[in-house]
Amino acid sequence: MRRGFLNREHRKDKANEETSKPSHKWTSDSGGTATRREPVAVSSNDIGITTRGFLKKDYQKQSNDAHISTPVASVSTASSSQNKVAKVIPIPSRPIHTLPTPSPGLIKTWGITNTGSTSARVAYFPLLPGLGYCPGVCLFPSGLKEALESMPDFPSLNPSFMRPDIVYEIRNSLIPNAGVGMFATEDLDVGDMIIMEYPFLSQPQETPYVPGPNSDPDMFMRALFRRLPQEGQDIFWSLHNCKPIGPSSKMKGIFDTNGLPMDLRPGDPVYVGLSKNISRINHSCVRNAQVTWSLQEWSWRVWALQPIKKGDEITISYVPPDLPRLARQQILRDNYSISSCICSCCSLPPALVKQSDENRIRLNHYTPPQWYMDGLPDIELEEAARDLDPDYRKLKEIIIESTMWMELMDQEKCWIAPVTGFHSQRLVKAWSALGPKGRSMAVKMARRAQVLERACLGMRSDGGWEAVLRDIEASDWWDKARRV
Ligand SMILES: C[S@@+](CC[C@H](N)C(=O)[O-])C[C@H]1O[C@@H](n2cnc3c(N)ncnc32)[C@H](O)[C@@H]1O
Repeated sequence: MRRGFLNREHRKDKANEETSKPSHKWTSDSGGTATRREPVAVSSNDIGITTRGFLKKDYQKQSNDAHISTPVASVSTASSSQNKVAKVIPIPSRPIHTLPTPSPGLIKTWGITNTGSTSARVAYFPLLPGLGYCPGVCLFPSGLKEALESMPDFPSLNPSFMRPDIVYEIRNSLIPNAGVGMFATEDLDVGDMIIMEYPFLSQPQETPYVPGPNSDPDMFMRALFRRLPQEGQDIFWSLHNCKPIGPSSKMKGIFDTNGLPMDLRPGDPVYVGLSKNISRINHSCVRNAQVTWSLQEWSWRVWALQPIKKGDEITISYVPPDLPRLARQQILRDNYSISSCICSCCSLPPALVKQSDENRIRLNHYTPPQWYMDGLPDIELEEAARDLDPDYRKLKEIIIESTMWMELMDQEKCWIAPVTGFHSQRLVKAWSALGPKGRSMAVKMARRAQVLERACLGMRSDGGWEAVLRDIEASDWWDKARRV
């Protein structure tokens, strides 16, 4: 039996609010309707590349079939940048190496390491203003706390990426047998921050344990728990436990059901933490939100990945979303006791599930080129821009290919960070390279790249997109296809 949950206010005013607005279209999945939505239209542009509706075609034929118009006679030579003080704004090319979305599905069961050592300590995290309800407690192997504290200004908040108002409530979910969930209390746009929250209890995914007749596998967690203020202990026990009591203690069950990953520094142990409200977000394979972790702020943020209407349930994915349905359902069953997901993707008729599985497998198998992952420049695009073919054929081919990947992710509502990063950045560059003819698409893609990157990465800064959007004619790729 799940407990009802009252949402308490724990926000404070902030100096600045995030201003960026999204350009990206997604539709909410809440309510579990089984309708298939059409791919989002991406194109309509000045140079006649028609990219809409790729997904209705056979993938094998896409690059041949996609309509490329007859030659563009000439591209306007007038560039507004010519009258400006020369200032080149780089289009962001930051490679995105890993799937950055923390989701509980990525967490395996909280394990126990037989290290023979029980050396660990509990650290208190002071409550940063506006972030929570009680100081957080965290278990650290010796040395790690000191290492984190030696980071400049750790922990500290970035006031530009906070929101003072509460735009969600916790109430009974409409998903059958899902307990409570988080719901939007106002309309949210793609890229809007929904909530920022602090782990009130965190520890390594694996804690040391010396097996023995009287030893207690939950020893560390109990020690941690005892140090929680009463309010934190009450929140802990109110969280859902999807694990059968018996092999697993209730404490461990709650931790495994609700834990969210926290990336510390490379090489540090995998950490998992509990939060009061984010731990209430239910799963959907076509999620409308994404969780990111900020080590510097010792907090998670949740971002809207689709437009979310007031009253919609906010959902995240507990599983890597680019798996086929059966694999997703298996993880949901094993880790979260979710016997069957009824999201709009899992409830499709069999033929469409097959198509969706193929799309997701395709995304799963795709990796952006190694040079991108290594942070090297896009020579291929440079060469295409430099090509003297009056039809810009090479550039158009790149645009068509990248648009196809973006459309595929739109159709599945399944954004994979490196794929999204690579193709959205590439599209901004390629359209910009076409100068005035590509301007409207370059701006559209830059807005979209900004929003998606922020939602995928939880960036503490704009990452450079705002500057590009303010003055795209001053970007390093502007009109490249004509100039060189
Ligand atoms: C992290 S908790 C989410 C909050 C939880 N609904 C509650 O009442 O506190 C995860 C648990 O919520 C339930 N749940 C989440 N998403 C679900 C879904 N799509 N279908 C069915 N149950 C779901 C499952 O019991 C799962 O083990």
